Amino acid sequence: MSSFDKHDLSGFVGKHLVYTYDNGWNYEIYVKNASTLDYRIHSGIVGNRWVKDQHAYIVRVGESIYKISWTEPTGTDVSLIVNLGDRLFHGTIFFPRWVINNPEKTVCFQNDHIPLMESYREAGPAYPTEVIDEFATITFVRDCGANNDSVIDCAASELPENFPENLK
Ligand SMILES: C=Cc1ccc(O)c(OC)c1
Repeated sequence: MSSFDKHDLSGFVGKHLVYTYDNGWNYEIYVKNASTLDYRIHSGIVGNRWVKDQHAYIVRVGESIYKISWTEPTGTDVSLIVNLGDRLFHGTIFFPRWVINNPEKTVCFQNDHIPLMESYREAGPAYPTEVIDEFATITFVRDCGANNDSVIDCAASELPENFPENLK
């Protein structure tokens, strides 16, 4: 028995979040609709990578707690918990070995290079997987509505110096 409707994602779809992992990595996500996200990586081993229209599994697991999971063309698997009420976030990233060995190969606007990423995934090595399991602090949240392609439309390196304050 729960007091919320687990099928109601209306409190989550459209959210634009910036967050910093406890290991210092800075990430940004836009929940585009109930099964799609856009994201941009500001820093970390794959800083400046950005992706639009990643298919994802998004579920509500608490009054204001959501879980997002997906697998990428690179073979990287990700599962995130977004706790909006506490501005708390937890991410688990499962990196194939080839990404850890050569992270720069994935730093691009991935949508322009999907077959290349799939060829890297196929070439491997996949194993041993590197698991990154980290808490993060949500530093910025706003509502942008669903299916808004202007939220994430360039690399982090192309953003104004005062991002994300310039959005307020
Ligand atoms: C590997 C992609 C990846 C990893 C962690 C994240 O928080 C994320 O958010 C959009 C994306």
